[in-house]
Amino acid sequence: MSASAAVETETSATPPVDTDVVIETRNLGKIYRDFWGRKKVSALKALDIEVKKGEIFGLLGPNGSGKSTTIKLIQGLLFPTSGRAFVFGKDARDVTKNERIGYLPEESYLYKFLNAEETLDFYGRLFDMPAELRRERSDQLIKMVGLHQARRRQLREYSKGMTRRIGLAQALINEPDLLILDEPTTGMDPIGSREMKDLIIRLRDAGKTILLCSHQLADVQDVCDRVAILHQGELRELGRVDSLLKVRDVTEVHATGLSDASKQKIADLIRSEGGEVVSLDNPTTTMEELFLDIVQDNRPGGRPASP
Ligand SMILES: Nc1ncnc2c1ncn2[C@@H]1O[C@H](COP(=O)(O)OP(=O)(O)OP(=O)(O)O)[C@@H](O)[C@H]1O
Repeated sequence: MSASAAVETETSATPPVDTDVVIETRNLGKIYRDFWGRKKVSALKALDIEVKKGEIFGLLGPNGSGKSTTIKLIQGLLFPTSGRAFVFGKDARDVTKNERIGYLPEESYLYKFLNAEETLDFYGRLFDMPAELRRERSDQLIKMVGLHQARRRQLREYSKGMTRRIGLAQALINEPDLLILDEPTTGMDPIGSREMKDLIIRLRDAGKTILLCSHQLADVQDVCDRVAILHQGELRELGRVDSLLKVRDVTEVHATGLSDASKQKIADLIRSEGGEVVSLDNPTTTMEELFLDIVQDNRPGGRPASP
C-alpha cells in the first residue's frame, strides 16, 4: 500500500467526534461486479455527506443515480468498495446501530394477511418489546398515521397510501432516533401526501433525524432542510433547500388592497430607483393548495394524531 493510500484509509477509519452528526460518509464508493469479479457498474463515487441530528436530509437523483446504493451502504446491507460510512459514530457495518434506525423501504415487504395491529405487534416482538408496551405503542402509532378505522383490516385490502402509512408506523415501532424513508409519499393522493409530509415534519420537531429519498421534488422542497443531489453516482449539489432555491437579485413584495394607480406608482418608483419591473401581478397558488382547499373539508375521518 502506498503512503497516501495508508493515510487515506486511516483518516476514513477514524469515527466522527461530533455527536451532532448522525450519518457521515467519507469518500464512500461502490462498484458492483459481475459473477467473475469484473467491474460492472460504478454506482457511487467518493460520496462525502454529513446528516446532522434533528434535520430532514433529502437524497435526490434520477433513476440509477445511486440513492438506493447509498441507503444500503448506510444501513450496512452492502459493503463499500472504497471509503466508510458511520451512523451514530459507529461503522455502518456494526449491526447494533440498527436498533436506533427505522426504515421505510420503497417496496412493501409487509405480510398481507396480517392486519395493522398484528403487523405492529409482530415487529414489536422482533425488538423484544414486552406485550403491554407493544399494545400501547401500536395503538399510538395506528392513531398517529390515521389508520384507526382500518386497524383490523388485512393489509391485502389496503390502498397504496394506507400501505405507506402502516409502513411508516412499522418503521417507528422501536422509537428510532434516525428514520430512513424511501419514497414515503408513493401512491398517495394529495391529501395523504400532505398528511405524510406534516407527519415527517412533526417527527423532526420531536427530535428525530430523517433521511428521505424521493422523486417527488415538490415533497422534498416542502419538508427537507438540506439536500444532496446525485447524478451518475456523483454528488452534484449539497446545501440548504432555501438557499439553493433562492433566486438572487430579485425582490418579492406581497401586498393587498392596492389600486391600479398605486401599482403604477410602485412600478414608477422601481424604475426611478434604477430597478426593472419583472412582473407586478397577482400571484398564483399551487395546484396542491387549490386541490386541498376544495376537498379538505369534505373528507371523511379526521386528520392523523400527533406523534
Ligand atoms: N445489485 C446490483 N448489481 C449490479 N448493478 C447494480 C446493482 N444494484 C444497483 N446497480 C446499478 O447501480 C446504479 C445505481 O443504482 P441505485 O439502485 O443505487 O440507483 P437509484 O438512484 O436508487 O435508482 P432508482 O431511483 O431507480 O431507485 C444503477 O446503474 C444500477 O443499475
